[in-house]
Amino acid sequence: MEWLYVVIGIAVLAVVLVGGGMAGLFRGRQAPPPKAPAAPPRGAGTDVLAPPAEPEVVTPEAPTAAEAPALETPERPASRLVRLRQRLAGSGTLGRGLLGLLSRDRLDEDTWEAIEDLLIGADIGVEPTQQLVEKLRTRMRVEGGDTPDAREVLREELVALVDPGLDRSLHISGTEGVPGVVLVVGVNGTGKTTTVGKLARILVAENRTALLGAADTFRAAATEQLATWGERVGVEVVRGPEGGDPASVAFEAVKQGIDQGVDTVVVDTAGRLQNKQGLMDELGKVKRVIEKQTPVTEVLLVLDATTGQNGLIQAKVFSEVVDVTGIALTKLDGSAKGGIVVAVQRQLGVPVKLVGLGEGPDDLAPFDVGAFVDALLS
Ligand SMILES: Nc1nc2c(ncn2[C@@H]2O[C@H](COP(=O)(O)OP(=O)(O)OP(=O)(O)O)[C@@H](O)[C@H]2O)c(=O)[nH]1
Repeated sequence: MEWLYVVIGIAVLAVVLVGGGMAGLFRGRQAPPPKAPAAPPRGAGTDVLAPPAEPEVVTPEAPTAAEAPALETPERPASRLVRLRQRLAGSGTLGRGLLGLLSRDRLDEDTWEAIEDLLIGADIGVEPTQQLVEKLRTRMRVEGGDTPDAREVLREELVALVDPGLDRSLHISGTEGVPGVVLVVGVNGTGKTTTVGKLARILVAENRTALLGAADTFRAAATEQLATWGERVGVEVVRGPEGGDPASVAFEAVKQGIDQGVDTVVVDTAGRLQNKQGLMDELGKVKRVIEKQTPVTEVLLVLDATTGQNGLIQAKVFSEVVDVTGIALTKLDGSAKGGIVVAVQRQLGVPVKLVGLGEGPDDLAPFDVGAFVDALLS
């Protein structure tokens, strides 16, 4: 019997040892136990079953007032010509010279000749000079012992010559809620882009909303220049690619102007076309595409006062290509040729509406005949 107890003991021991080994084997094949979830980051939600978050869309905050570039407040146009009258100092030599000659005791032929020379030298033009001298001769004759006041006579005759009767208002308004469109044309380098920028400031000073079209795609810097002008007074600039189609930029600018409901769209153009046909094709197209949407209310021709008769001949080509309605005469500061105002109006048959009297941002003034003649005579 004893041997039976020994056999049973051995069998029980064998079962215990083999069972433990098998269990160890299965354990080795099982998936490793799941790791304990990582502790949530501090401050995060505790719902670890929540789906992963969508990528965050970061909307940049609008710049605060402190960060935004301060917009400039342009000078009201009414005060500009008075402020800038000293800039006509060069032209003042004309007024003062005439006054000195006319005030002589004896107005002999030599004196009248000197008066004529002075007027021609100031670019007034031959015909207007002869007309003015004729009138002055008649009025300065001593009648009944009264000596006419030379300054008064000269002022009246110069005002008449510059023609106060012309409509010098800028047509910057459209009809029925559609913007007015100002198309700015002229030979390159006359100050077109600068004038568009300065005009934007005049519009802002008059509490009008405006949009600029940089259709001078010929010169990349012109677009940049215009963008800077616009930024300073919060006026948007529509631009196209360098060398792109100016007409498409003009079209887009006017379209956006209509969509945004602005008061005025001002379109800058390039003036670098070598022949009249090319110029006619380009400007004609620009005007046509704008007018598919709304009429151009003002075609402003920019003319450099320092270029005299040559500039006038070039400007005439533009007036033959587009129907010019007004002239912006730039660089009248530093020019002793104020008489160009008379010549340009006579030869082109359109009034001077704006005068540029310096490189400062508000050195563009609405032209006023009385203030201009007073500046000449001061
Ligand atoms: N002194 C003076 N300078 C002016 C006046 N108007 C414009 N200018 C200057 O004339 C230069 C030419 O002006 P822009 O506006 O670039 O001329 P632009 O006609 O647009 O020239 P392009 O783009 O090359 O066709 C710039 O240096 C202006 O500052 C003015 O009334 N007086």
